Amino acid sequence: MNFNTYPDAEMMAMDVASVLADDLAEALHTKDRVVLAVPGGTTPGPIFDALSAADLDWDRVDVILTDERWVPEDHERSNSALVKSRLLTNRAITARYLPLYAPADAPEEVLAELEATIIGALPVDVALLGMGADMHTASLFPGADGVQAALAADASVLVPIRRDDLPDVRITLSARVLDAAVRKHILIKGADKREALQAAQKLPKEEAPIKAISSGAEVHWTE
Ligand SMILES: O=C1O[C@H](COP(=O)(O)O)[C@@H](O)[C@H](O)[C@H]1O
Repeated sequence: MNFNTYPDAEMMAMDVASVLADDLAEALHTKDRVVLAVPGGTTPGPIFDALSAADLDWDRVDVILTDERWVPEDHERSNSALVKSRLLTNRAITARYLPLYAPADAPEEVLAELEATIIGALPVDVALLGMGADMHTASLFPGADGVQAALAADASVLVPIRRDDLPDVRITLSARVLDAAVRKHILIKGADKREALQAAQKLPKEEAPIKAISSGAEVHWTE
């Protein structure tokens, strides 16, 4: 991991958006279509605002989420809602969005069709990943049903995740898909997350799922 420290969240958002735009531009030089994977949660919104203004061939960019909550796309906890309102706007409005959600009671009912679309676009060229203080990334939560399968070397591309204390069922890209991204960026705020990311390196990935994808990543941190 390479650690980048920023004086504040605003500087981090501007710099990370610029780095992501550079990564995408480089990938667009050598490929017809490129894949950008982005997280939900509370941290990436300002980066999406800045990145959406980048001068890129957005119509050749496929945007996917690292993970999604199994709620309709107009739900306040939907990661799609965040991406659609903050990233797929401005110049980025012409990017193609490949959702991890389709209307169904449970992900298993539509998993095959969702997975087929994502497999057709892979590999991920540029991945922006969040992390919780519990060392989860995407929806790879320690102790959750499905996380062992999602961390396996031969994992499916998409894995449903459940844990009793989570308000929603989740669906996540598996660790092997995220880890295979050509460029990986981990975005964290606060001393607790910085310490958690460092502690994770000495723990098994089942206890600290971020460890499964952090090798070779650029870490972007501010207080
Ligand atoms: O649940 C989630 O949380 C993580 C971290 O989010 P944050 O609010 O601490 O920034 C995020 O990476 C993931 O995509 C999201 O579904």
